[in-house]
Amino acid sequence: MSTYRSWRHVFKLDPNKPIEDHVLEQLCESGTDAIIVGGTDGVTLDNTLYLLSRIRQFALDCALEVSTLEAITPGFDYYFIPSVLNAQDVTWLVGKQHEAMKEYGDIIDWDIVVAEGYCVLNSEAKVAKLTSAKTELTSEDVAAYAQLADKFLRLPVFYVEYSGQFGDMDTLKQAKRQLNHAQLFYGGGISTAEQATQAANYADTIVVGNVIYEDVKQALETVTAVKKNQ
Ligand SMILES: CC(C)=CCC/C(C)=C/CC/C(C)=C/CC/C(C)=C/CC/C(C)=C/CC/C(C)=C/CC/C(C)=C/COP(=O)(O)OP(=O)(O)O
Ligand SMILES: O=P(O)(O)OC[C@@H](O)CO
Ligand SMILES: [Mg+2]
Repeated sequence: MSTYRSWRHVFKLDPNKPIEDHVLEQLCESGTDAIIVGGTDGVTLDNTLYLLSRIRQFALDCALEVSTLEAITPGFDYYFIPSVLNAQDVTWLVGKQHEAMKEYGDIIDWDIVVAEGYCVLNSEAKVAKLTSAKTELTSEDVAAYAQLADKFLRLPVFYVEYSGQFGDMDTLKQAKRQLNHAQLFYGGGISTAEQATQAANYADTIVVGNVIYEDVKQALETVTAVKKNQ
């Protein structure tokens, strides 16, 4: 297992979406650093276990990004726990996490749990609607969330999330400037090599999701784009 801190490119696979064996093989053998398993809705223990068992045929890191308590299962290298910093519904800031502490607090292996401070910026994304995220933010607002995550909360990961839409690269750049310790994840609408290169210019780790299900060839090109500059 490599440390997640070295990841430059990851694919995010949604347990709620079917994926053919040959596509999964191409993704896992593409040279990407890891697979994150996660989605906003329709994630169950069954579809999570099914996807995990298929990914485990390949030798790469695999993390579960927890969006529901029912889908937590042993067997992942890491457990990423989102907290939506700009959620207006506190359930998604600390509510679910508090519930989880009551259930799992005493048995958690903290070495493989990674807290992510999300800043959700596409108002049309499912995650924005679910969490009632305040998405009308300036780049200064986002930079302040980055500072909050890095300096005040000391979170290991700050995640600029534009799920479904390619975001504003200047906003990403401003966020990066505030981070001394936190790893900057960027995800949202990366569907070309050029977009992958742009986002990887500022983000430590880029996350490629939906394009996998729309055009796998383009998804694979995002790996080459990031890896060729390493
Ligand atoms: C037994 C064992 C192995 C124990 C391990 C211990 C462990 C890991 C315990 C859990 C600890 C803990 C604190 C858990 C928290 C649980 C929880 C439910 C937290 C809430 C997380 C949260 C804020 C979810 C909101 C949604 C969200 C941010 C999801 C992230 C993924 C995301 C944005 C995906 C993109 O969405 P997608 O579905 O792809 O959207 P589209 O379809 O529109 O593309
Ligand atoms: O699905 P896309 O838009 O690529 O976004 C990736 C990821 O940030 C979603 O949580
Ligand atoms: Mg998605």
